[in-house]
Amino acid sequence: MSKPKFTREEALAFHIDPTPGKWEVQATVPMTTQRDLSLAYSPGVAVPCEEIAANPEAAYDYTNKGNLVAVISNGTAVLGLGNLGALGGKPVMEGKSVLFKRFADVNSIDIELDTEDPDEFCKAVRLMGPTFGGINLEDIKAPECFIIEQRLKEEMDIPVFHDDQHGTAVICAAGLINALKISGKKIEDVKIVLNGAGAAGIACIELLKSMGARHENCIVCDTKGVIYQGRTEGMNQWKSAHAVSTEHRTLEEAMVGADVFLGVSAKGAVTQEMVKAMGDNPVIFAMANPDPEITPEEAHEVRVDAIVATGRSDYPNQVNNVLGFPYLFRGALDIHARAINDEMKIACAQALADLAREDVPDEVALAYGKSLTFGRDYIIPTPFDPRLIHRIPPAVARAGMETGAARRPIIDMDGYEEGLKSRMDPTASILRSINTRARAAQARMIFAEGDDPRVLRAAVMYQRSGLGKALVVGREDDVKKKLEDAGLADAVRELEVVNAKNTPHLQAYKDFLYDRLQRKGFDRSDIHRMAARDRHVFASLMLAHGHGDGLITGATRKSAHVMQLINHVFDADAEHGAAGVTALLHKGRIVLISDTLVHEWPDENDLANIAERAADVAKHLGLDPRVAFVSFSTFGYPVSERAEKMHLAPAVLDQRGVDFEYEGEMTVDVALNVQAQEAYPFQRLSGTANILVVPARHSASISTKLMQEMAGATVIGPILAGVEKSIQICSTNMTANDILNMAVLAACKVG
Ligand SMILES: NC(=O)C1=CN([C@@H]2O[C@H](COP(=O)(O)OP(=O)(O)OC[C@H]3O[C@@H](n4cnc5c(N)ncnc54)[C@H](OP(=O)(O)O)[C@@H]3O)[C@@H](O)[C@H]2O)C=CC1
Ligand SMILES: CC(=O)C(=O)O
Ligand SMILES: [Mg+2]
Repeated sequence: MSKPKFTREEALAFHIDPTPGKWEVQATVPMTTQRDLSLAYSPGVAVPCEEIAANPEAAYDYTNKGNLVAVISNGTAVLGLGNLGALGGKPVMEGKSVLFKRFADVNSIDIELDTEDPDEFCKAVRLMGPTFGGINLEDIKAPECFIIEQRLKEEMDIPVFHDDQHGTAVICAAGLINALKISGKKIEDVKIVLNGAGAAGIACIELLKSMGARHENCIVCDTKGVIYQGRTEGMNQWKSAHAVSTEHRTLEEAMVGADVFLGVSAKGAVTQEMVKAMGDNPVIFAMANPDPEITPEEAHEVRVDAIVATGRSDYPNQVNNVLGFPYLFRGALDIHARAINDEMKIACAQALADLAREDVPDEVALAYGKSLTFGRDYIIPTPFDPRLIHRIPPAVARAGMETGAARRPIIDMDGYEEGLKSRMDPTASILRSINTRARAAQARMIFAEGDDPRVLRAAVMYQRSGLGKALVVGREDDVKKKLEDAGLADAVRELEVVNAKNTPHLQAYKDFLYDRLQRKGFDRSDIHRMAARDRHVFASLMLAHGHGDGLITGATRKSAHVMQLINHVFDADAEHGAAGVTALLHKGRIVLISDTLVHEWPDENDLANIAERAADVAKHLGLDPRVAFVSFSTFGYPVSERAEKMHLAPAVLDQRGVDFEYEGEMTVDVALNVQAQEAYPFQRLSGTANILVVPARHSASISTKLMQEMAGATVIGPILAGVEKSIQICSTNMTANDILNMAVLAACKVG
């Protein structure tokens, strides 16, 4: 599996752009008018305040408490990096908050408490209890974490959950259920060695013992070696509970003949010799972050029969609490739980293990760019599996309801599962799937404008992200200097710089161009000038000759000008059915607008072509196309000469017999709003439109730019569709990241 390569600089840049940190707060109610103000704030706000004071349960209805979780840490055990202090751990806690939102639509806020004193810590958390629907404790070192969690659970009436203990234990249990199925062993029989007797370790071993692992079969180690009966050094009551009577004193001795190794300790704690000494089909969960106790490569080198998991996302089998805490809290919040109890945790582990044994749907395989089948390299679902959100929380909620943890049980479980499906932002999975397909394609991408630092940065990112090879058109010395100025001196040797001087193909390019243009008023010297000196033409010629798989250009010149140059080499024009499609991503919706690039004033036949091109793009993005021909009139009213072509375009598609939904003409609100559609019961769209075919280039430009500027929509494109080769035209205001996105689209041939 390819590893993401990123530099420290890139990791820092990720945390700075577009604004420092990883999340922000947004309002869910309008705050525009005097009336809004008097309802949201004084005097209107008094009403819910009084309701809640009289009935605290009403807080779940009138405030965001019911979907708000605090991620709280003091930074004393930040991943496996040690005690970095409260502030030092903030990026991890912000990250956990973002994961809550991304994977389970739980609103979350990180809180870093500057204290190592459990009393102070508990007091602070307890006092802020009314704000939240749940408390996720994170990266607090043992043994203080045990005291803190226990006390807060007793004192608070909302779920308090130490993720490093129970989140890890749940995922470890899920993985182990399946790993043992593969190795053909039973939990009651296996010899387990646990390295790390802190938060994660103690919780893992306790959960496994409650699931049948035998005390005498489990050896626990820490920095002082084996925890044996009678040991006094570095002990505490939580470790003592797992001390066994044994002659072994070191991890090395304990590993001889072991069936299972669980590591929640530190980087490199396990050697190949230790792995060699384990029993047959050994299970190795090296879960320390960010670097495991032993890497899968090292383990497999000495034991091909090993089933290996790590906590990282760049190896198969990611045993990481990210698979647990979002869904455990989702289920707990949805029943207004008082606590997350053991039954809920075990239900979560079982549901995860079951899911990994099911057939993986195509969409997941597509998103990962490979088939996933239950086995040594797939013992646990992948974090981006879209089934997790509607499979795990119901299992947790059901267990909570059965064990009395629910304040408000869910009556309609089927409805709940359906609601969970629609809860997630579909745009995220679309973007992810495009990325994975691009990675699988390994396209050689031609970046035509190698004199632009943003383009160079995008080219470097393209190559370093493992998407494929970046070919940069430019002068070697200029590219080198600009990379150095951009702090990317080390990328100089990585990129292939191509130009008219160093290509052996210039003559072939010129002959090709002359053939195309000789009857269009171009002579040999015009052709030489264009092929050798114009980077857009040169790059297009490279693409036309198969010296690259895709082309990215347009970041430095107006798109109309770039299109004109490209058309010397390709037939990327209206006449040949090309069209520009722009994807707008906003508030979990994705809508394509077309034509944003090629047709100036299309007639009804052109509009039908545009609809077909846009529908192709939609299918490539994994959407079922629903086209609306939009105008200022709806189904013939008000009558206007200008709207007529929009009225006629659907009839053109009727004649063509296309395989997607379309309707029109209609106003944008009818296209995008189901209620507005109800006024036209005869209309044929089965839901809101996801493709808007607009009357002309100006309306396309106005609507996309308005959405971008006013609503803050993410704009991808225009995607050039309907051209034989994969070409994407950037716009001049794009950032390096936007340009990279265009390259990703070009790589997976979305157009
Ligand atoms: N994959 C996942 O989902 C998760 C992974 N983890 C990882 O687990 C590790 C521990 O986290 P956590 O339990 O929260 O931390 P704690 O600080 O609570 O516990 C760390 C434990 O590891 C032991 N330890 C440290 N270094 C070694 C070593 N070289 N050999 C043997 N034992 C060692 C410590 O021993 P002693 O008691 O003697 O000091 C202590 O018992 C981290 O790397 C963390 O990233 C944690 C949570 C989730
Ligand atoms: C994953 C996690 O929570 C940790 O490594 O601490
Ligand atoms: Mg953690």
